[in-house]
Amino acid sequence: MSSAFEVRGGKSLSGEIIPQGAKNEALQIISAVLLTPEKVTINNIPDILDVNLLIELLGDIGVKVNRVSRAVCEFQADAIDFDYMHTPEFKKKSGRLRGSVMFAGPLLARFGKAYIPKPGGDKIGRRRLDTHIIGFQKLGAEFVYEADDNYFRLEAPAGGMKGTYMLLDEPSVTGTANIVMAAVMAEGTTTIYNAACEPYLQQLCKMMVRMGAKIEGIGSNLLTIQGVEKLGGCEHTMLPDMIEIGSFIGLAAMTQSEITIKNAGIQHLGIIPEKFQQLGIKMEFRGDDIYIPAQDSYEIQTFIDGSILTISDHPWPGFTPDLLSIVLVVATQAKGSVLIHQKMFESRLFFVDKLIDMGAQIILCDPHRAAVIGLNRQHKLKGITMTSPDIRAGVSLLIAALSAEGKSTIHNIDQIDRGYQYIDERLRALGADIKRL
Ligand SMILES: CC(=O)N[C@H]1[C@@H](OP(=O)(O)OP(=O)(O)OC[C@H]2O[C@@H](n3ccc(=O)[nH]c3=O)[C@H](O)[C@@H]2O)O[C@H](CO)[C@@H](O)[C@@H]1O
Ligand SMILES: C=C(OP(=O)(O)O)C(=O)O
Repeated sequence: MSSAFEVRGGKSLSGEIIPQGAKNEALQIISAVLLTPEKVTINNIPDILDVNLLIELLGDIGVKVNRVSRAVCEFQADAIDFDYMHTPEFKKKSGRLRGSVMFAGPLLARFGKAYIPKPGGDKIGRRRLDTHIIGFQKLGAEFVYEADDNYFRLEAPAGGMKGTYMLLDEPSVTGTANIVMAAVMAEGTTTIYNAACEPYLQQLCKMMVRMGAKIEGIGSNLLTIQGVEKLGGCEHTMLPDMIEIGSFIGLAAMTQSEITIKNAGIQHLGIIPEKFQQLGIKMEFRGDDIYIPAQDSYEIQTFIDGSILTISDHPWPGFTPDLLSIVLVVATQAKGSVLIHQKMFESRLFFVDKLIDMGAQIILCDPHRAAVIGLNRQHKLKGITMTSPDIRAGVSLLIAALSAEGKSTIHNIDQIDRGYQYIDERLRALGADIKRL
């Protein structure tokens, strides 16, 4: 696997791009195949490192996997090898991504036991699992935490888990997915308040309803689940990846490119287009496509009273933290100023150092807040050599490099490949000068 991109920036791009299936949805949906011994067919699977690794892990624990094509896969979880889950190989492999944590809910529901090795994913600050574990406990499960290797063992009570009321301490995305999957086969009624309700979760709940689950309140922060005895097979198609779509909107603006994002699933994007419009980026919705014209300049709006705009993250239907790094990089060439406030994660803004090296005007106020003073294209960013610290910072640096004068080299691009399918090929198709080293 190669580990760097070489980019010669400053070129405008043009053309059409089709978003991949959603990564974070895929991680939930692929975990949910463990809920039934019957066949589950999944379409629009993104061909990316994290998802491929999760599919491989399912195969390792005994699930029958038939990859019909890169985008379609059939699963049948009729036998599970629990012993394998204690092996160092399993612990190591599942520690390479975040999604593996979501095997626990369905395994607890169906088999009454589960193990969670320390999950991987981006190193963007503390990422605790308390919400997951407390939710399982409320359903009656007991857990042992082995601090030495950060490993949770979970066990359902004799007679199985029982539905209950719970108020989550925060609307954790993977936590809610895990708890809902654990509750669909618990006895009686489970009510989850302060549930996360991202489109990923709405899709997961709808899939489980097709499998026979009884879930009300989908799309809200109050889910009511009537336990059923078992779930059956189904077919599921992933939505377009809203984070990729936001990344492409940012890319178009920053590189003065005319881009059409095809089949964007606009009704599922929530507040995302509006946040980019607040940066002054023009876009048109044409059917389900988003057309972004080439723009010489885009001007950041102020609040109604004239004060400086703040863009911050918030659980859905607020603005996703996964697009703040993109908004930040796009703001560096806008006209005007904006305060970026990353509330959820503690170490997601440190990559601004590299943008400052490239010539951007940013003041990192503290680990959560960065003030960006847009250059309005008066000064171009300059290409440099840099390393991608996490998936979204990686793509932000890639966007910066594509807009910059001269050559940039981005190392550690596994971070980008984790979540963006064939990104170099797809960017080359739009006219970008990008090479995988
Ligand atoms: C595989 C996957 O789906 N990953 C996503 C998932 O991660 P993940 O499910 O791991 O993230 P969580 O929703 O659990 O929370 C992320 C962080 O935000 C903090 N927090 C969360 C909620 C809140 O109201 N306040 C708050 O401060 C948590 O303490 C935690 O540190 O959701 C994150 C938040 O949208 C996204 O960045 C990740 O891309
Ligand atoms: C933080 C992210 O991913 P993960 O939770 O898999 O680290 C992300 O998708 O932006």
